[in-house]
Amino acid sequence: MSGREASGLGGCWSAASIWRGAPLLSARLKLRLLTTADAPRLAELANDPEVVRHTANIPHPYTEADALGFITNQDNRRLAGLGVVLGLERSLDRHLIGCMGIGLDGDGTPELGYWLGRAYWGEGYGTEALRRLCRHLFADLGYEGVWAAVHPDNTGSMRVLEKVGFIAAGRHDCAMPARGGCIVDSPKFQLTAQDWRTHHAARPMLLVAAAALIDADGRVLMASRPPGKSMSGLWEFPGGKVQAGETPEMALVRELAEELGIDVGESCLAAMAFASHDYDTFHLLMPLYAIRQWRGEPQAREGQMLKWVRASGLAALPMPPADIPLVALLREWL
Ligand SMILES: Nc1nc2c([nH]c(=O)n2[C@@H]2O[C@H](COP(=O)(O)OP(=O)(O)OP(=O)(O)O)[C@@H](O)[C@H]2O)c(=O)[nH]1
Repeated sequence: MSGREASGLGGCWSAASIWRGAPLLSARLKLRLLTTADAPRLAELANDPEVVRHTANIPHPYTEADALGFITNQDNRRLAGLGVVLGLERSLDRHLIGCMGIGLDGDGTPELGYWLGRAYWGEGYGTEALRRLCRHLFADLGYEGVWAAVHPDNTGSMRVLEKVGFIAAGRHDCAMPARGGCIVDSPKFQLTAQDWRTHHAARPMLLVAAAALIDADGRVLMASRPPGKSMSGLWEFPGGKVQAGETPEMALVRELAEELGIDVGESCLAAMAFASHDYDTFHLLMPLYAIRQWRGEPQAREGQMLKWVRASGLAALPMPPADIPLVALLREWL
């Protein structure tokens, strides 16, 4: 009997599922179920003619009562196995910025739908959320394909689908109950599990060495990712990519000198933990070293902000998703 059969408990063997309410984390977003507490924010975002003009079911104007009805209805559909809608929450400020979901009303192949508040267009959030959702649909839930029909004027949405690897797959007559009941002949796009696997398998592995610098008061130094970089504003451990010919230790000593202006001896690095995290465009392998001795005062040399944080304050900091499991391990060292 294998360990899996012997346990009989599911546990880590059963993939988290959006159908059961598990959230999905991407680099900058948390894709999570909506609750009735989201109704005011949802109404604020969706009560915008520019946002809803290409959607089939969102009326204009759109009120808080509409949002409450939508959230309750979607929860019932999820419990009935008909579809799941996820709110897109930005990790940096925990603001809801839009919605993305699937419906199984047709032949059982998930149909995709999404929209973003206007203030969040053009920043790659739709692509990021869609990549994360597709990975869940194929890698965790075992669907064989997913499709979407897009209003012919909605070029932004078509671009998002194409960036994630969807390809044109004919036309679809879209009923638009909230747009006067018209039927719109719309381009249809699809992505198969096989195409997604090929695409996903080609992503690079990135080796990054990172440091938990711990001071005499048991605080750890966190750095904010500078504006203009990926995941900007999130708090991370100082460090960086291991370059060709370097060991992780050499890379970290170099990075700490460049980023913080401090001098660390390789013998002062204590391997503490590692993150192995599947971002949608690369796989991150990141050893984390505890460091209690260094020369010099850390300075922000690359436009980042620095902050010494106590164990109790770490969990509240918005971090890249790869770092979240490291926080619990780090607390043992502080
Ligand atoms: N240094 C560091 N990088 C992290 C952490 N967590 C995490 O996901 N990363 C990711 O690992 C990569 C670090 O590479 P880097 O620090 O040399 O690269 P970079 O800022 O120039 O990033 P970029 O190439 O994404 O703009 C980034 O993609 C970053 O998002 C962390 O705690 N520390």
